[in-house]
Amino acid sequence: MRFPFRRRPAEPTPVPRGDHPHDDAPRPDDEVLLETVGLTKAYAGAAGELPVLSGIDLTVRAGEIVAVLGRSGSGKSTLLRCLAGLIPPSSGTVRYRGTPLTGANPGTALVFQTFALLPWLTVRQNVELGLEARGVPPRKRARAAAQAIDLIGLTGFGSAYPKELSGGMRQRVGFARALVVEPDVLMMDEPFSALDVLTAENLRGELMELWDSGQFPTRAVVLVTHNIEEAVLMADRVVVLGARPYGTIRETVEVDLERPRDRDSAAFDERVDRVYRIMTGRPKDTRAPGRTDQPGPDPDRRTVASTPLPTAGVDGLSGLAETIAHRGGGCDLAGLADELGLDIDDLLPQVDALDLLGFAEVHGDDLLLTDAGAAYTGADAQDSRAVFAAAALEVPLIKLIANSLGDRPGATVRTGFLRDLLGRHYTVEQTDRQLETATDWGRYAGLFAYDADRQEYRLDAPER
Ligand SMILES: Nc1ncnc2c1ncn2[C@@H]1O[C@H](COP(=O)(O)OP(=O)(O)OP(=O)(O)O)[C@@H](O)[C@H]1O
Repeated sequence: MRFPFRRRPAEPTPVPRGDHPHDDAPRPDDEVLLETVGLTKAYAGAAGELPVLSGIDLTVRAGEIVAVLGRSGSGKSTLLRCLAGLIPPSSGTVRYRGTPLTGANPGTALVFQTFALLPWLTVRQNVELGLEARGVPPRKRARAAAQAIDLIGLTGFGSAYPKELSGGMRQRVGFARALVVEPDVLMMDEPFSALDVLTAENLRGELMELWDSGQFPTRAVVLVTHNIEEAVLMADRVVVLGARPYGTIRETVEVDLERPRDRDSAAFDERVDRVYRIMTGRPKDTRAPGRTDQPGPDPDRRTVASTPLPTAGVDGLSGLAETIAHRGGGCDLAGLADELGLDIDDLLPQVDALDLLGFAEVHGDDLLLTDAGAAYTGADAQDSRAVFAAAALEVPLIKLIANSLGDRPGATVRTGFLRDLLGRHYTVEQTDRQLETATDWGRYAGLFAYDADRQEYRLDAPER
């Protein structure tokens, strides 16, 4: 079956920045469309409000694509929902064309990761939905929907139902439905991450062609993603959110490369590496103890609040440690992710885990095994568990559980106690994930056992 995809030119002609088709439109830095000032957002946690975003000052101007990049849980979607006016900030302001939002933002439309189509409506009806909600009369609606359907490569599919379409075609409907209202700012929340690699690549390429040719019926785009290459490929600016202790703008990287961008160029690689470095950099108080090469990491300052456990099981972190050991004790992070075909979200929790345990360190773009990491990977099964146990006992949450149990047979620590404690600093979901990791690490290290029925940690394995 042949889909009516627009063909990409065989030899794309680079568009020098000064001659960009968008130069006809207001140029970046001319017209501010969206603006947040001191935006903070908190959600209810077990022990009161927990900040997820703090002090976000962000400006989106006409003519630009802004990527918001960050690890899972850093608050990217929350920021997008605040910009779209779907949720109110806890404090600070969101403005659209200078006016503070009091409800849904009239200048934005959203494309979601999971296409969110209504299965009982045809493609055309799904696309018309947004216009219907805005009170556009039927004839005008039909005309606009037909145009959006053509623009996005869905010609001939107007009367199809979503279930007849592939994932890629469904997401085209998602785009058509958002673009049909010609929003000032198109907001995309990981729009390609539910698609297979080739489909995502194709759709991304077509959208960028439309943008570069000036046919894209929006004036700016905000793209939420955790894919660094995608951000560097598409965006004029990459805003990197840090997640500790809550989402703040860690750094913004300008991507001043000609379009269409050449992924194989040294300049592209340089931007990707720079963003990798920002993503893998960490606040000093979360580093492993015992470091002498860098100032700051005072082991006494590591607390449960400042040292969240990453979502990384022993199998994964050991696998990464072995992989570095096989490469001579060090490897380039970006290259490794590429080689293993991993997304940043797949790799970084394991990197964090090795760092937290003192088994590896990030230096610039490189991940290097420490002496403790080499001892861990080099030892036999029994000894490596002992090395792991010693390192894990330096991690505050593990230490807390182990110390609470002491060496008294029959002693228990209830997860409720830990949930209360963690709930003062983390959301319920973050707390759950940390307890899962603590259980995995503690069990492997032989430090404690976990009784899931009673929801308690104990020194010995539960009796059945
Ligand atoms: N409605 C909510 N109520 C309580 N907590 C929430 C709510 N929505 C999100 N959170 C929490 O806020 C944090 C940030 O979530 P958000 O979805 O904004 O992050 P994200 O960076 O988009 O993550 P991901 O990449 O995994 O989608 C997470 O810890 C999440 O559990």
